[in-house]
Amino acid sequence: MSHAWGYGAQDGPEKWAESFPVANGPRQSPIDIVPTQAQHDPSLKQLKLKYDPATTKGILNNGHSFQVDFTDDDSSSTLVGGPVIGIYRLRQFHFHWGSSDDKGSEHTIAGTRFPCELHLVHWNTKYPNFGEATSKPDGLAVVGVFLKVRIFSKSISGIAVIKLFQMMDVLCGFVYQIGSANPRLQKVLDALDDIRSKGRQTTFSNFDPKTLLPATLDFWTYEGSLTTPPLLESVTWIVLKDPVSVSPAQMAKFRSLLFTSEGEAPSCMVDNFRPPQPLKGRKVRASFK
Ligand SMILES: NS(=O)(=O)c1ccc(C(=O)N2CCCN(Cc3ccccc3)CC2)cc1
Ligand SMILES: [Zn+2]
Repeated sequence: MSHAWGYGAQDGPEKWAESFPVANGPRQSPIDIVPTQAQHDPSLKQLKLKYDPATTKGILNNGHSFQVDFTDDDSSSTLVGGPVIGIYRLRQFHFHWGSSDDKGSEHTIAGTRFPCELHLVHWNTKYPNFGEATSKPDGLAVVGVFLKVRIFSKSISGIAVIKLFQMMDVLCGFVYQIGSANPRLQKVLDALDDIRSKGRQTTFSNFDPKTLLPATLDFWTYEGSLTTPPLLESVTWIVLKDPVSVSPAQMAKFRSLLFTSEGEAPSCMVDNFRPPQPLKGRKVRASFK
């Protein structure tokens, strides 16, 4: 297989080891996080994320996901603290998602899969640039955030309604599902109309990724890798415990993207996630009790 890789039967995660042997390495990602087996580490520092919206550079469909890129020629947008030493600069964020709400995340929690997972990619400023950092064992720090579809089943089969329908000799209750759209996500999703195909990019500015994060930054952390080729074992993973919400309609927006370029037979961008990989003796630490 040339270095062309994807998520299909012919070029997907089960085939990546043919071109990227590190796929079978000792610190591959993602993993299944088992909370009862994670060890609380009181020496972990508070995670400090400082993002300047002015560093937002643009939004791109890269054929595997879409990413929002940030200028990283100074330390305006950084991650410090948590499990890392030093200053890591924000490079980009992107997502992984499923074709249905029962899958899509890369990390799982005791086997539970989420419909989507956000990755905020940062690189260690002890190295000259992102490309250099991607090949170093402490080169990258990626914050993972689960997105969870929250459905409110609003039953209006209250007593009053039952009485009413009984009176009308018709008893029923409407259960309708409204998903709680995440307004902070909407600006990103609204830009997807302009980058439907692989290679498309468009302007995207003044966005604060902090608005995509949950209220508390409790996290699990472990030493891992990029979850896409070249699968380099250079990532300190910081996976947040609390998910953020996404609506069914917003999930449909993710699924409206294409893996393919204009002019190619269209292939929906869905199921762009790598399944959990063997832990191989690694310890997962928790920042919380
Ligand atoms: N899912 S994730 O683990 O969070 C993730 C993080 C970063 C990227 C990313 O920006 N990449 C992938 C690999 C690195 N390349 C550069 C490169 C460096 C050395 C040899 C080839 C390509 C840039 C594109 C992708 C996925
Ligand atoms: Zn990712």
